[in-house]
Amino acid sequence: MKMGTALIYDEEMTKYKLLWVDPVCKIEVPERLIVSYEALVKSGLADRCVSIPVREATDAEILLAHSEEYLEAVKKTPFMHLEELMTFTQKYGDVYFHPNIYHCAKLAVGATLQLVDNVMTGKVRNGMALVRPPGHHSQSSAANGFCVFNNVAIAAQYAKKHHKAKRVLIVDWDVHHGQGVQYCFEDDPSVLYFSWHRYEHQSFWPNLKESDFDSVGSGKGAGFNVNVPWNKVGMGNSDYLAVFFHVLLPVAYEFSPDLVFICAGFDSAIGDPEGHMSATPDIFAHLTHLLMNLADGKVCAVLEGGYNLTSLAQSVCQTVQTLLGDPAPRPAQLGGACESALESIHSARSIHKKYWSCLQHAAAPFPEEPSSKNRRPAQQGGSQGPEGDAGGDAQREEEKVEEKEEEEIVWPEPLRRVAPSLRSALLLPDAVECPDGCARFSPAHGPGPLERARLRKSYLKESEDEASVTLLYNLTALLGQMEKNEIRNGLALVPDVSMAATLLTSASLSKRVLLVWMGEGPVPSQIIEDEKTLVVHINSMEPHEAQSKYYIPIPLKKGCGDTAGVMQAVLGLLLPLGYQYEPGLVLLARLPGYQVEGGLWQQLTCLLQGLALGHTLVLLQENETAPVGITASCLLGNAALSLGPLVAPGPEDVGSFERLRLRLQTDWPLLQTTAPEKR
Ligand SMILES: NCCCNCCCCCS
Ligand SMILES: [Zn+2]
Repeated sequence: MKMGTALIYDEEMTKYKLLWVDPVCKIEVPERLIVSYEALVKSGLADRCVSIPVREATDAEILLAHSEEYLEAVKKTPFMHLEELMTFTQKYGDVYFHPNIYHCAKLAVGATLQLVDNVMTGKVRNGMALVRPPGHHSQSSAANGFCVFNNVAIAAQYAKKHHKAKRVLIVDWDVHHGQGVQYCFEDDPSVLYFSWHRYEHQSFWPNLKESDFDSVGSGKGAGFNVNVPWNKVGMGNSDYLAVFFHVLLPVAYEFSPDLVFICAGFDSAIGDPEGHMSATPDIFAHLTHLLMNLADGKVCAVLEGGYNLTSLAQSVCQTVQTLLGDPAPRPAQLGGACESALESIHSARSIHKKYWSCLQHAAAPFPEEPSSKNRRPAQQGGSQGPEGDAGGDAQREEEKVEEKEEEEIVWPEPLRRVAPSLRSALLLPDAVECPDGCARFSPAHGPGPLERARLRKSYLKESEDEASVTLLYNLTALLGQMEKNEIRNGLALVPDVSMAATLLTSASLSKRVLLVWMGEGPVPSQIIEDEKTLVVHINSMEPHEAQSKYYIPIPLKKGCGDTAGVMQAVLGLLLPLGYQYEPGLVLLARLPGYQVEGGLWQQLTCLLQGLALGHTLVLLQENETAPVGITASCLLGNAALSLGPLVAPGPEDVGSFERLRLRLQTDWPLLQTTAPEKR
């Protein structure tokens, strides 16, 4: 599987700036690129990337998304003097021209196309283009919002035309609506455009009705435009993750793109003068991670906005570090989405219910009460945990800050994300070959007699041979090295998965262990009773025992082999639970006889690595060596195989999901998808 992350940047794109007074445009400065690139160099990340040179886009490439008259008009700007540039600029909104901006705009497009070429031909797995001017606001015949040519829209057309891409996903996490991209693919079912954006009931720029959640695309493109408007400022990490888990990811997996673009604007990060949001830079590490198992990992991140030079640089580094495969950071205390975000999530899910089978259980669209549109939702109570108050507290905070105006918003610098020297250690019987890239685990020293006796007494029947004792000891040794961050993740082939899981959950030093139990066998009661272990059990059995807060069986009629069902469970239940629980260790136990298609097992193994700093320990049944290779590939950081378009999950499963979600969301608010009063 291809590895390698491309970084495309050229300082030529810093060589244009605002030449007159314009309070709207003054934030779009060359320093945006300079501080971002310097941060990548200083952190050592730039050196770990494959540096790809930029090039100028050709006319033909620019015409993939722009009219000839617009291109011809822009071509004249290098020869204009100041007054002519100002007059030319007046024709468009919230943008400025400069004698060198046409050159830079061609380089920004060319850089993006270079990224696409290298990803689509497999020279690298993914990458980032650090470009300006940005692109997502520019339209066929108009510059807008600091944008001249629509870098990502052109690149998506280019990927379809020159690389035979069939389905392209564009995730626009910039805080502004990329209306230019929406217009370009309005009726195109081969390009799924997702955007969240500050909206405030159309009172925020660009103040468009078509930025609301009910713009779903038109004609054959209906359903392939997903807008999530933020109707309040102060949205935080929980709000962003909730939108990914409950809106974007289910639809993206059903769509199954063969290429993913990120309109990577970082004005959605805390401290930004435009966004006024509260999400911290490390959240972009998780958002990137959650997209990296789509399209066999082919992800092209392209810089859009981002106007706070500190959070911009930090967020760019968080994104690139994840593209490089480094362990995800520990997410800040997550609560549930705030009430306003839940309303937006609910609106987007219900309007798209008829286009996406993964949303079929979303509640029906509410009849439009005339007042509801401009009714500002009441400040929600403090019921949703610290982050869950984002809309409330931050809103109040926001007003306070606005009064003081000058108060500088500060946030903690993201923690260093240290990759252990050894990535994947496998505990395998000697007869089983160790896949390339992994290390066969052997402990520094064997168990002493006391250790043997203790293990035998606690976990083995007298009859068990010495080999079993050694295996148990080696398991605890492997766990120990993981929890000391000397090893990132591991896999063990064991004679008895239940016993191994029991040993590991009790031996773990982590305050919280997430155990994902895949298959039909019962979870040992000792584990269920263990308060520090959250067990999520995906199986085909009917929900029988009364679930505790820490034992969550997810029944699938067709069992664990049901790709659509399992992905629904993973995206809409397991991951929100896992992120909220914030475990120090993730155990993934595959029970004997668990028949599952390789890609699905890989998706699970990869997605779970976003938790617990990547400390994932996979337990497989000794005599089932088939999954060793595909599991090891994912533990090494390769992307999971694409699943292909997903079919609808079984209707009976959908019902039990919703009942489960409704029952659990009081304890686990990140499971919420609708605002309280609407339940
Ligand atoms: N009152 C007008 C504000 C216009 N702000 C334009 C922001 C463009 C961001 C591009 S990512
Ligand atoms: Zn923006």
